[in-house]
Amino acid sequence: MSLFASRYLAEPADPHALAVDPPPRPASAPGVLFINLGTPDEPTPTAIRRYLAEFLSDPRVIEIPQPVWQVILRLFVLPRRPHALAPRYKDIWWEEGSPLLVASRQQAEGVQQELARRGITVHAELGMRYGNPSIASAMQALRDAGCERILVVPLYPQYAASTTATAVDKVHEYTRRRRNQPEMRFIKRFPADRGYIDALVHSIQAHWQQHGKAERLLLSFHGIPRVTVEQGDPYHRDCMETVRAIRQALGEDGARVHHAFQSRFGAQEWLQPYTEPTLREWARSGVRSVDAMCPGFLADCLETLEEIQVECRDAFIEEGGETLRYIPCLNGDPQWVRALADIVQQNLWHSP
Ligand SMILES: C=CC1=C(C)c2cc3[nH]c(cc4nc(cc5[nH]c(cc1n2)c(C)c5CCC(=O)O)C(CCC(=O)O)=C4C)c(C)c3C=C
Ligand SMILES: [Fe+2]
Ligand SMILES: [Fe+2]
Repeated sequence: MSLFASRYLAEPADPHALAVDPPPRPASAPGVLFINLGTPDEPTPTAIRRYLAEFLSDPRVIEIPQPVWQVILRLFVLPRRPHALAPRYKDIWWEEGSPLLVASRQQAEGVQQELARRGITVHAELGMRYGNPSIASAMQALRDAGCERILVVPLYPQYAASTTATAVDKVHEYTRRRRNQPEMRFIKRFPADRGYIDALVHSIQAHWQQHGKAERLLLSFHGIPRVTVEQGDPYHRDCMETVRAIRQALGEDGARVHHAFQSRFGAQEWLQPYTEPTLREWARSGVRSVDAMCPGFLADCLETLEEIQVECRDAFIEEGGETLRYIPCLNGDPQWVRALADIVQQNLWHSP
């Protein structure tokens, strides 16, 4: 390595870089970078430990001072949690891999194909905030494809610092190392987007047609620590916008809609009401049937297929409830893929 090796990443060679009268630049398709949270490579303790170590070392996710938290993480969390999670991940694993990865990929590929049908060429890539494929590898693929403009689409309808902001930070970490930076746009949130809400409502109605309507429809969102909302995270407000939009779109059946927050982690207070205690209380007070959906997750994952479909259902039945039917995430739903393509199209550059 030369003493003067560049601290910046190598750029694709431009044969006309020094030409006095260069030919016009070749047209380049915009890049679209879809980002989701990430998931272990395999449902094994080793792969889960690697994933959790990266995820839970993110100061956007755990805001306890790092020196203290790293001791707790390495002494108490990482030696135990991966073993407890491995059988649960095995239970939800699809033949093609982790549901979160498989469904996110279907969305990224589906949008590229849908836009192609509309005569719009884009280069879509998927990057995961933690694990693989990494955001850096996806950004590199967009660089290698010659994308001069990149639209970043975090696959979170509701903004949270622990999901959206950390994804944006990671993209900047990559572009900071580039000499020839692309032009960038970022989608921040879309909690009440018409196409998103219509796709959710269509899936609720299809479920009701097949199984009938339960007494209540529970919309369960991933929680975050309450203090982070008090400090300015707009996540709760975004979740409530989604709840209101679904309720309105359901008309009379909107009266069945309730919301709660799941997946509490650690000892702090999180957003309330909590999903599992809510279901237990409903069962004890005589509610017999519930439909449950997780509108904040665009792809099924451990938090939906295990926590809601299995654990929360068991808790509801244990307390005397009769049926809890889980309505799957939008995943590769063609109506949703078209709606996501609309979101992308509306945010693309209009001039070449
Ligand atoms: C959809 C939005 C999500 C928010 C907001 C969120 C915040 C958040 N999560 C944790 C801790 C964990 N989350 C875990 C899994 C997980 N979380 C999301 C999404 C959001 N998290 C998804 C899609 C997944 C599933 C990944 C999969 O592989 O299927 C986990 C790992 C599982 C476990 O150990 O229980 C943890 C831990 C915190 C602390 C947090 C906000 C501060
Ligand atoms: Fe989470
Ligand atoms: Fe969880």
